Formats: sequence, C-alpha cells, structure tokens
Amino acid sequence: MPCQRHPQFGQLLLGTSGPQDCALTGSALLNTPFFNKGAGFTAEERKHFKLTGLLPQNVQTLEQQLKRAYDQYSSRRDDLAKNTFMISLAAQNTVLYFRLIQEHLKEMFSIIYTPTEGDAIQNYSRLFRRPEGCFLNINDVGRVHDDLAQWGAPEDIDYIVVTDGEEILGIGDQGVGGILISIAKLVLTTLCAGIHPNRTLPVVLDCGTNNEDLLNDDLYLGLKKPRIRGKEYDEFVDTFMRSARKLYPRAYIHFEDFGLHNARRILDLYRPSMACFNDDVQGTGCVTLAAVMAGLHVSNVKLEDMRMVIFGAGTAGTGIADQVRDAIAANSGESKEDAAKHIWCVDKPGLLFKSHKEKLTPAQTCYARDDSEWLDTSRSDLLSVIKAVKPHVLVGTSTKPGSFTREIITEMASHTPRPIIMPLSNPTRLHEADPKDICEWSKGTALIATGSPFPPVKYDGREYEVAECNNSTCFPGIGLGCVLSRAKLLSDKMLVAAVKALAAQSPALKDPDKGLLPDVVDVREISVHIAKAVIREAVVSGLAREDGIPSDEETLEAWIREQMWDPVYRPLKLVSKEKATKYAMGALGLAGVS
Ligand SMILES: NC(=O)C1=CN([C@@H]2O[C@H](COP(=O)(O)OP(=O)(O)OC[C@H]3O[C@@H](n4cnc5c(N)ncnc54)[C@H](O)[C@@H]3O)[C@@H](O)[C@H]2O)C=CC1
Ligand SMILES: CC(=O)C(=O)O
Ligand SMILES: [Mg+2]
Repeated sequence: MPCQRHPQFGQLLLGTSGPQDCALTGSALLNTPFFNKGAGFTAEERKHFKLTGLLPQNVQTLEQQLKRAYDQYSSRRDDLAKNTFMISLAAQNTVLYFRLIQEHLKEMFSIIYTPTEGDAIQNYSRLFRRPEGCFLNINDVGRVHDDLAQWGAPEDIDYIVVTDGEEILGIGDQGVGGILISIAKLVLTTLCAGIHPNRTLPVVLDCGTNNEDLLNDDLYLGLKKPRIRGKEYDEFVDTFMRSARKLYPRAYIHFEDFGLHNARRILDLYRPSMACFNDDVQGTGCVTLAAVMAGLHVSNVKLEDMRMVIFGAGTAGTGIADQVRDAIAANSGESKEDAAKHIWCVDKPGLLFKSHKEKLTPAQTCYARDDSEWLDTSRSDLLSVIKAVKPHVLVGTSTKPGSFTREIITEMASHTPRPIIMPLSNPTRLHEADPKDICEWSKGTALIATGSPFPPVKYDGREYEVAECNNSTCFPGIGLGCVLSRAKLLSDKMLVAAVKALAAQSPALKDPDKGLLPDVVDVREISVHIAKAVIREAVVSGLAREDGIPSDEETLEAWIREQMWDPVYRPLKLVSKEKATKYAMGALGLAGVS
C-alpha cells in the first residue's frame, strides 16, 4: 500500500483508508483476494471493472456475505475441515476472511492457530491445494535472492515471518509444512495488530526433514532428504538474511519455530545488526513474564523474592528464564548472574547442574546450579526440585503431557498460598496438566495460564478464568511498534517496555479470579498499548528511523490506530495498467498471491 497523505498526520507510513487504485478488471480482479469483493461489488464497480456477466445480479452487503460464510464454516464436520475452509476463504477474499474471524474471534482462534493449525501443518502435503508464501531451497542457494525479489519493491514489505520447520509448535519437524506456521503468525499480526496483510511475507527455508513419516510419504512436497546442517545450513540462512535486508530494508524479521540448536544462535547473530525477533525465545519470554508479574501482584510476592522452576529448558524455557532474570536484575540491582539464581531449570536428566557442562546448551549454562547446592544430584527430578526449592512459579515448556502430576501440584500448593502454574506446551494434548486438575489439586488456589486456550474452571462454586499465555498476546504489538517506528533494531529495553505495557493490562490486577493476561478478543486493543510503549522506547534510544512520530501520547495513539488495517471494503478506483503501481496490479503479499 503506497504512502498516503492524512489530514491530521500528513504523510503516513501506511495508508489504510479511502479509495484504492486498482488496474485489474474481469476475472483477474475476481481472482485477486486482496481486491475481490465477490457479490459485494457495487453496481457501479461491476460496470467499470467489467464484472457484469461474471457475477449473479444481486449486490450483497458484507454482512450478508459474512452470514453465508459463517453458515458454510459451521457446516464443516470437524475442526480440521473448518481450518481448510478458512484457508480457501483467505485465498478468495481477504476482507471477508479477516472480518469473519474478527466477528467470531473467540470461536475461531483455536481453528486458525494452535491447536488446529498444528494438525493442518502435520497434514500439509495431504491437504495442499495451492502454494502460498515463499519457498526457499537449500539446494539452490544461488536462487534465494531472485526468489525473494519476486515479492515486491524495497518499500513493499514490512514484516517477514521465517521458519525452517524444525520445531513447529510442540509437534517437531514438519519440513516444508512449516510454511503454514509463518502464514498463521502473519494472520495474527493482521488480526491482532492491524499489520497490513498485503505488506507481509511468509517464508519457509526448506533444509530437508528428519521426520521419517514425511520422508516415507509419496505425497510429501518438500525436499525428500535428511536435514542439512552445519556450514551449508548457516550459509543458506545467511544468504536469506542478507537478501532480505538488501531487498526489503524496512522489513522486520520474525523467526518462528527453529530447532533448539539454531533458534537462539541465529537470533544472537543477527540481532545486533537488524530489527529481528525470535517469537519462541523473546515472545514467549515477554508474555510469560507479564503473566508472572500479574500473578505475583495477586499473590503479593515481589519479583526479586520470587523462586521459579522451569520444566523443559529448550528454546522457550530458556527464553522465559532470560526475560525473568533480566527483569529481576533490573528491579533489584542484582547482577544477571545472581538474578539467574532465582530460576531452577529442569530438563530430561533432571535439574541442570554445572557438572553437566558438556551436555548444556549455551542458553542453559547460566542457569546450571552448583552441584554442592544439592545433597544428592542423582535425585533431582521435578518433584524433588519442587520439594527442595519451594517455588512460587512453575512453568512447563517440555512437550511432556501430564508431567505436572497431582503430587507436584499438591506440593506447590502446600508451601505457597497462591502458586502460579503455567503448562505452556502446545498443542493442547501436550500440556503438562489440565487446568481443571490443577485447580482441583490446589484447592482453587493456583493462578493458571496455559499455552493453548482452555475454558474457565470451577471450584467450590467459584469460576476462575484460565489465561492463554501464548506469545500471540504480545508479538503482534511488538511487531506493530517496530514496523511503525521503522526500528533499526529491537533492543532489550523495547522488549521490557512491551512487557510492562502488557502486564499493566492484566484483568487479574482488578479481579484475582480473572485471567492473568488479557483475553484474545482484547488483543487488538492491547497491541496499541504495546506498540505505543515500543515506539516510545525506540524514539528515546535513537532506534526509530521514522521521523513523523508524534510526541504526545494521545496523538501517538491516534497515529498508530490510523495505520492499522481494518477488514472493510474500500471503494476501488480504476487506473490504467501503464500507470499502475504494483499494488494496483494486485500486489504479491500474502493476501495477494493468486
Ligand atoms: N505458549 C507459548 O507461547 C509457547 C509455547 N511453546 C511450547 O513449548 C514447548 C517447547 O517448545 P520449544 O522450547 O520450542 O522446544 P525445544 O525442543 O527447544 O524445548 C523442549 C525442551 O524440553 C525438554 N524435554 C523434552 N522432554 C522432556 C521431559 N520428558 N522432561 C523434561 N524436559 C523435557 C527438551 O530436552 C528441551 O530442552 C512446545 O510444546 C511449544 O509448543 C513454545 C513457544 C511459545
Ligand atoms: C506458540 C508458539 O510459538 C509455539 O508453540 O511454538
Ligand atoms: Mg513458535
């Protein structure tokens, strides 16, 4: 979408209202989801854009179209069929797709995202109908630049989500099917933060797969060979990063679901020189810290007095640990090394000890405990750790379902009046415990947040909301802040600002029976607060490249809202092909692939 002059703000980064130039007519227009209105094209538009004869006579409103689409959606027999229906709707009509989800957000969130999206990804090659997004091939590194260049001019792309498909949600290596997680995360940026759907790019880096089922599947669509690692992998990622920076210098790069040994390493490599973000490390860390801060407010424990156990010290677990450690250090003035001592990380072999040095990942090292702290290092399973440490907070990012047993929860509740318990593994079947059980075993005292959505739980005649502690509550707002400020980098301080803005919106601050985090239906509003905080910090620290950012709070908020895309039909203005911009020709972004 080209820049547009706004009466209040002058030249805006993104134009999201008013008529849109369109150079497409006839069936080309109907086949371009970003412009297509189907039966919603007005009589006037039908004449101008050569659509008469291609559509039934009756002009319908978006509301009528929404009713029909919802009836069709509801008639699908199961969640995966509903997900497939939504994918085809997205390929037909961008406005109708986003508006339908917006109107039924609570119901549809779990269909277009975790857990159903996990099933769709596992079945990618079986359900495939048409390609969406950018597929880059490790065997053809020489083509990466040109393959990426097809997606637009330098100013056309604001937000890229890239995955290599190795550690998708909690379901492991999904190879090329990972493209669907890039797409799903971008759908959330539009839905939850108004990022323009035609200015985003989903990418999968196909490096092969170690998933035997996929390798043995005749219909598998990705590279049918074991994952390529080492130098060749690093060169492939580097070629992608350099090409992306050169071709789309203003694009913010969001890494998603890379494997344990690459996620952190890649983030650390590129973070100092470009605006990039790893959702599993940083997004999960930010949202969990915000939930912990809200929970500690209810339980009346200071962050610097808190003890936390993390079960599953992989990408997400150590991302959470880092965010919490840094917040403790900032609050208390302790060194990061001392602040890390508030956190006990338990993984497959039990508590992480310094003597396991050669088995620790670099991200785990600073959380490994001195062996001398423990009487018997051979007995350091989760229950023993809970008994010895008496933590206030227990987080699960292990993918091990049922690992928070009755004994563990009872033990937590016996030493802490309001234990904060967060089984965060996705999808739902991998949660470390069911909130209903946690509530019962803790006699209604636990403050619970989960990685996938759960209904409220009841205990002793009271109802408690279960917050969804998923990075989807914060990454869209952080991304919006970076895109609008055109941030050079995403600094730790910008992340801290995001966490504070999110924690301040926790419903539990007002009523302890409410969720620790805002409900998904409120995330679009929450994103405005997060974006505002991120932009402010970017300006203060000299990281904002956009120079039209308003300085007073109220105008800044209006400036942000004005640039958030809304799913409404805008009038189309016919322009000649000779003079048309890429957008008027039916832009290539996610919503425009045809
Ligand atoms: N709620 C949210 O926002 C997020 C949730 N997650 C979820 O967290 C889980 C982990 O994801 P990642 O950290 O990306 O994976 P990962 O593979 O990097 O980490 C998993 C860790 O759990 C450990 N683990 C596995 N089995 C275990 C067992 N039986 N006992 C103790 N530790 C065990 C592994 O050794 C590894 O260190 C997934 O289910 C994912 O969906 C991840 C990111 C965000
Ligand atoms: C939520 C998310 O990013 C994950 O489960 O990987
Ligand atoms: Mg993820």
